[in-house]
Amino acid sequence: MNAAAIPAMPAFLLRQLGLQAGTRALLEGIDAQLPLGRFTAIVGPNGAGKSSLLKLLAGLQAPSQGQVLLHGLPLAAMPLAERARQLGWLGQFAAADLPLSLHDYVLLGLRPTLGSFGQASAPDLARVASALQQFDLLGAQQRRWGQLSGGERQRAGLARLLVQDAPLWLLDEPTNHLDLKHQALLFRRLRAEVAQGRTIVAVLHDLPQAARWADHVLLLGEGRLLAQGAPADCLSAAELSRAYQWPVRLWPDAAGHWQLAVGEVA
Ligand SMILES: Nc1ncnc2c1ncn2[C@@H]1O[C@H](COP(=O)(O)OP(=O)(O)OP(=O)(O)O)[C@@H](O)[C@H]1O
Repeated sequence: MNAAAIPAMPAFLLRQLGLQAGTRALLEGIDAQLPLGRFTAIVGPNGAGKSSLLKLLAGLQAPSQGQVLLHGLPLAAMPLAERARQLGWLGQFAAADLPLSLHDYVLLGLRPTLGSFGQASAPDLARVASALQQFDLLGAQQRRWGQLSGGERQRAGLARLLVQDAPLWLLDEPTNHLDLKHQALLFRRLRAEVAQGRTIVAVLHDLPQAARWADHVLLLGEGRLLAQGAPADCLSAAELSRAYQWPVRLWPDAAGHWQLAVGEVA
């Protein structure tokens, strides 16, 4: 499926979304649309609420106010098994060990379709092998989780998403621990997935990467949505500097490559 052929209807619709921790508002009054079959980047400074928002989209946390609609229906009312089929989640990895090889960790991506006692078929195993290959992990597949580097764990999480094959992916800082080559391979893979109809939402810190690869951006600052839309429309110097409380400018150069200038403040 060609991404350009997909109508830009929302996958997620957020209505007056808020999240409270005690008396503190972590998110407040978020009204947003995240288009179906597109790549949305959530950007903003530390503590802006990006990961909190992603957790609300995944249903890992319930909002204190407002509503998350997925395909027009309240996420809160969706049965857990259906949520697991619809949503692929890549969070931040804890340092803890797991009693699993990398291969078996990726194989667990089949669980939403197999159930707890299902057997992986030959095509399932071929899918695992293909996902391992796509993330350059074939050589490490028999290593135990605790023996993997940060980048290998991150790529294992992405390979598991490919195996799970949920139509929507929610990724919290997916470039974490990845070297330059693996970041480039990741974004090429994400674009290929979107071209086939996958909806991707990713928290990103790198603004030029967000502007280059995402179709749609949500800019957060202090728990509020400051701007949303196409990167060229909503990542203006004024909005960015407001969000980061620091002079920031992002622009495409003559070759169309996004450049970032971070100013000094006296
Ligand atoms: N369970 C919680 N209880 C209280 N405060 C929380 C909780 N979870 C997050 N916070 C606070 O909410 C704010 C937003 O956190 P969040 O992790 O969503 O920010 P972020 O934009 O993803 O930040 P970063 O770029 O640093 O990862 C932070 O100030 C954080 O300390």
